[in-house]
Amino acid sequence: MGVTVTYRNGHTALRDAEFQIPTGTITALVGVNGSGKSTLFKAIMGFVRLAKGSISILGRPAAAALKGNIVAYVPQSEDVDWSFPVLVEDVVMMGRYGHMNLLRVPKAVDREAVEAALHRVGMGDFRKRQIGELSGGQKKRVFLARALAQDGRVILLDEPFTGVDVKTEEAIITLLRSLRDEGRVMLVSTHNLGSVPEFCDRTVLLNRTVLAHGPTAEIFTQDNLERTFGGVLRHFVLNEGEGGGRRAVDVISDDERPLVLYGDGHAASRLPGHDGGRT
Ligand SMILES: Nc1ncnc2c1ncn2[C@@H]1O[C@H](COP(=O)(O)OP(=O)(O)OP(=O)(O)O)[C@@H](O)[C@H]1O
Repeated sequence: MGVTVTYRNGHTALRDAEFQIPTGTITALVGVNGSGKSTLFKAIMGFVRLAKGSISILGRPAAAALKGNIVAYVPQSEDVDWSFPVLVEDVVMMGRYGHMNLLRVPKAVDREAVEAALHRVGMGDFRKRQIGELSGGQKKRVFLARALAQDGRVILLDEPFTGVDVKTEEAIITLLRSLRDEGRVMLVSTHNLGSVPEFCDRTVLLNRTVLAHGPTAEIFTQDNLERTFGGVLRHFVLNEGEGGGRRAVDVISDDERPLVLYGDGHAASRLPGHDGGRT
């Protein structure tokens, strides 16, 4: 049985949502605003009650996995109180809390983990800055560092690319790939459709339930995306190339980073003629 979440106001944000993710993979969670992506993360983290169903993480019930500190969560920026006066290094140290005793006195191993995590995301020089004084992309990187310091086997990222520039996005993707190579599992919600085939092995399409899930190459089809987004996606057709060598490509876009579909309906992450794939 899948997972159902009903909020206190009676709104059922997820109904019978069900999917599995293999270890050592990155899975995209894709859906329109309000389709239940954040609710799904909150359900996995135990922040909202399940009306029905259950969640299992690496073979353990979610509550046991969370207690075992194996799940790291990078929330959406909107869910964080940035006015809270706390230093960058303290935010990253929070990732170590689950490894400490009740008094939460950091040991050398905790300080080393924080240092390594800050360096891995390129934020070593910002450790003494107030978190509220950072740019959007820098804040994201600090929260990624918190997840790295936690050393979670499963990492949930709620819209890590929103409001970040192309360079930071690429840096985050590179980091996620290296975490995948270490055998970790990642679930990433994103509106950047164009980058999904580039780095996500698998995709879950959501609209208040799971519409489709599986390898991105199979799931990311025009039919499935249209079913997921309905009329919300901008959809236009380009002609590629000059003279006789013209080839029609469909471009469907949920945001600034479009997804390109060739005539046979398969996805390509790069827009033809635009090396970086961004328009
Ligand atoms: N605390 C809450 N109480 C009642 N309804 C809520 C609550 N949080 C979210 N919802 C509703 O549940 C639905 C799913 O919201 P959710 O935040 O999970 O969507 P999302 O897919 O993450 O959207 P976005 O892409 O905008 O971040 C929405 O209709 C939302 O209004």
